[in-house]
Amino acid sequence: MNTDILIIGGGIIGLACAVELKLRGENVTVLCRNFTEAAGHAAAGMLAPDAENIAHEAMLTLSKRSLYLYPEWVGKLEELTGLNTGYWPCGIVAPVSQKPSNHSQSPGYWLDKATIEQYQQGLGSDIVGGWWYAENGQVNNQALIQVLRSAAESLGIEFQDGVNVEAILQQQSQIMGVQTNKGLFHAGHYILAAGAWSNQLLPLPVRPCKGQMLRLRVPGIVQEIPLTRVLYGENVYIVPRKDGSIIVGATVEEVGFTPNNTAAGIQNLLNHCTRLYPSLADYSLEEMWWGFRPATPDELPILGESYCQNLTMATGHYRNGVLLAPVTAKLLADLIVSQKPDPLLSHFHYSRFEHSPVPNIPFTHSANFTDSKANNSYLKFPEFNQIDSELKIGHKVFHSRLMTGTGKYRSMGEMQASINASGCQIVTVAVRRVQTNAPGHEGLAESLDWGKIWMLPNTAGCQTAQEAIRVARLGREMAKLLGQEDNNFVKLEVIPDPKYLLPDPIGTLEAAEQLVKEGFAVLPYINADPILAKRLEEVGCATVMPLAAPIGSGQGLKTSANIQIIIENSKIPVVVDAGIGSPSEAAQAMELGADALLINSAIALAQNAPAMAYAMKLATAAGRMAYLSGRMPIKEYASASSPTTGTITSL
Ligand SMILES: Cc1cc2nc3c(=O)[nH]c(=O)nc-3n(C[C@H](O)[C@H](O)[C@H](O)COP(=O)(O)OP(=O)(O)OC[C@H]3O[C@@H](n4cnc5c(N)ncnc54)[C@H](O)[C@@H]3O)c2cc1C
Ligand SMILES: CC(=O)[C@@H](O)[C@H](O)COP(=O)(O)O
Repeated sequence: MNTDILIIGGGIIGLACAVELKLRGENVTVLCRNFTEAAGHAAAGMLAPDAENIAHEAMLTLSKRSLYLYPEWVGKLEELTGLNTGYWPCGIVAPVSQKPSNHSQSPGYWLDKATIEQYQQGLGSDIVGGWWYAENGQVNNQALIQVLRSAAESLGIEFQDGVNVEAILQQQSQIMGVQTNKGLFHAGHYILAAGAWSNQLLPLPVRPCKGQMLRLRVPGIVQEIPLTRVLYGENVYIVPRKDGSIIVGATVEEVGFTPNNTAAGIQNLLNHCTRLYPSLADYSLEEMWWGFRPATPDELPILGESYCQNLTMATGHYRNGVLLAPVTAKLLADLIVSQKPDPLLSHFHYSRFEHSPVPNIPFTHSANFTDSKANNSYLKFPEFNQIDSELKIGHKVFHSRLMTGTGKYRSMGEMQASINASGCQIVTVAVRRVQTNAPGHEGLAESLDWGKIWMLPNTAGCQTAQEAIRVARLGREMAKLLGQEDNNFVKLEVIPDPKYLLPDPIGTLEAAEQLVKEGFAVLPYINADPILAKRLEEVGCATVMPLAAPIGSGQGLKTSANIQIIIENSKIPVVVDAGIGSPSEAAQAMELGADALLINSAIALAQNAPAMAYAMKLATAAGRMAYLSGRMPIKEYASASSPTTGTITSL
């Protein structure tokens, strides 16, 4: 799909940019993984550059400019949509419980105890005075984000919710496209506005900072809303809306993307807000929620140019993204459409983090799956070998997309060298064979470094569901004994047929259901049957592992049509297992869109097993990269590679 400007992220920032760019004549598409998860819904909507005590000069200028843009900006949006944003320049009172020593530093007006009571009756008894910020105010951010989305839709902006950008494809300082769960998208220009999740796409030092919030309601018997100004306390803020609801926020928690409200978080908010304004204790508690602020190390946003000519940054707005939306949209539209970079942008350039380590946060994709000299330096934008996301199976994340086995090698040394050369991080081990010290498996458990390699115990040799369940439990114990306490993986094989080694679909489903209930991450080996694959996904399997051809046959990708259907429909990783005979077949399976491969015989039985392991590693990576890059369409006729216009004709 082609569009002029493609925006990754449909929160307040992505939408504000989309609307501004569209109004300046650009064709805009917004891709959003999940509209409801945007921090824009979770915020309090304070427009508070003064109350927030912003010390950084450029940030204060940016915030003030945005605040002054607000009335006209929301006016335009309201006119476009006929909807109300709840913009309310109500002023902010910031009560304090200790008198400050120096009044001249503050941008606000000092109110003594008697005066602050006139501004706001009913404050807690420990309040000794406070500041009045007449120019600060609020917007109903939940209304605003909906208004922005309606405005975008009424202007003809394509807003695609449920589209997850999985990788940004880059070539020589140009973004070539984005890989998503709905295919490839291309545009002339791209904007990264993925909020707290930006670090999953590019190695930016943006991390989530969780905030919990709650809503109270003024009792019906109270005639007039008792609060008409935002109260910005020392540990809590109280934001009254015109409809009688009262927003209370917010915790500031460094817990990664841990979801949900907690008893401690809500208790903290309730304690502080009832201390600041005691009558709130009688108000009804209507709702609680949480969100993730996109935080940066210096708490300033990342705006403007990037390392790629056609990628603009609009992320890291931390506590002030609602406030900064209009100015972000304006400055970035000036930059992209009119090529007029505002000098202010230089303070928010990505390069200030050149030497900052990228935060290691839960669910981060470091975008590197090869053994290349991965460098976490922020400036190193992903090159070809770094555009992929990691492979996530169950609770584990892997860089390598090739899994191998341990059987059929001529010696233990050859096996060790091959596993090493394959770069794999997952090795499957037949529990029964190890337990019985079957030929070729003596001392196997001790021969690999299980500190580096994740064991995938398999139930090879089991003919029924019951046997497989029993062996899976043994496998879990085996992994524990080898130091992998949290290893709950099992490669489920239920194979009653000794000639073709084809798995029993009914027994596999039955065993999978039981093992999932027991807390296993189940990776079932199956025939390439799309319906079975779906059923296994529905019962909670961690992957599906359809066969390319019978185990050990080396026949190659015989089941590609069905594997393609499985890939198309699967929400869990699809690992093509068994029958791959050569690197070209491995690449072919990855080009189809498989998430990973399991290859054993083709490596172990090659004349030079370690060299073949290395070839398989390269083929797996090449196939994956080709898949991410988008193959050219096949054409019926030739089409000249060099331009056909401007050729010299003979007179
Ligand atoms: C509790 C709380 C209170 C706050 N209070 C205020 C306040 O009073 N005033 C203020 O100015 N600011 C406030 N903020 C901050 C403000 O909400 C944020 O700075 C702002 O919403 C960030 O906007 P954004 O568009 O960058 O990110 P978000 O609003 O988080 O939107 C990002 C969007 O990108 C999508 N996305 C992410 N990754 C991908 C991907 N790979 N592919 C496709 N889509 C993707 C997400 O699904 C999401 O919808 C608060 C924030 C919180 C959490
Ligand atoms: C080791 C293992 O689990 C094999 O059963 C797997 O199915 C790989 O098959 P190939 O040996 O054909 O690669």
